[in-house]
Amino acid sequence: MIRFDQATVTYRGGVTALDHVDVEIPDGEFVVIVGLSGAGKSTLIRAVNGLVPLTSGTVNVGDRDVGQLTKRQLRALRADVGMIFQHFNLVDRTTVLNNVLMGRLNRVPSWRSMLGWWGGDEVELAMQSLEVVEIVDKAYIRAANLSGGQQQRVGIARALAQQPSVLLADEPVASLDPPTSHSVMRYLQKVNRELGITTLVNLHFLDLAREYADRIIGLRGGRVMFDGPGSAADEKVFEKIYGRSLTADDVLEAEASL
Ligand SMILES: Nc1ncnc2c1ncn2[C@@H]1O[C@H](COP(=O)(O)OP(=O)(O)OP(=O)(O)O)[C@@H](O)[C@H]1O
Repeated sequence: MIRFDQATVTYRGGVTALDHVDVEIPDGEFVVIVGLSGAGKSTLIRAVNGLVPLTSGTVNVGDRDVGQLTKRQLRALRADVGMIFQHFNLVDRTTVLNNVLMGRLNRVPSWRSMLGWWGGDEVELAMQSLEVVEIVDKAYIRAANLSGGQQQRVGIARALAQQPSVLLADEPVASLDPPTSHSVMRYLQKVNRELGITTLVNLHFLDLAREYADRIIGLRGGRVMFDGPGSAADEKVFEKIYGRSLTADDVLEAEASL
């Protein structure tokens, strides 16, 4: 379970990005976080793996109080929490397989990975991760030669190779076109359902959030404005989260209605 208890983050310069947030996320849940730009979505998910320290309050991942961990314990936590990024963050000049193996860096001795001595088990695990996102056939292709959607699937496979118990995805479809965005969301959902990995996704588009989330958390000015099932998040709820009426920019399909 992930638990935020009165979690507050005030950045240097005085912006309060999280304001006394209380949230409990049980194991295995698929949670989508929505809110306007600057609402605190990235701050919330980055607090889970200690990338952003809290100013006050606590965040716990299982029995670990993230703010109290030693450097070594923080490394162990980050090995257990996979991340997926908007811009994929792959190494373009190397193969898909090598990119996925990088997900193992926290799990194998560093001298071995530096020499590129990956054991058969590691390669097998990386291949299995590529299989989950149905892209094994690209294993020996340079990452630069893949489309955006394929690169994001490799990003998911790299996170899976960590064998995480939690996945954090920070705007994973913001650089993709609508059909590809749906495809990536479906893979994230598959990973959550089939492997039982607790998944937190930041999304800009409300129709995507409703379609894929078990639960939506709506942030505004660092505060939780809504926390409930995707099906309960109607237009009125979104207006409360956004503080204004919806526009075409808030949905993936311009013509889609909520
Ligand atoms: N390192 C930082 N230093 C100072 N202020 C920051 C920092 N990171 C974020 N902020 C501010 O904190 C607030 C919340 O930012 P955050 O990135 O969490 O929001 P967000 O909802 O993810 O927005 P976006 O969708 O634009 O990424 C914003 O006002 C932002 O400018």
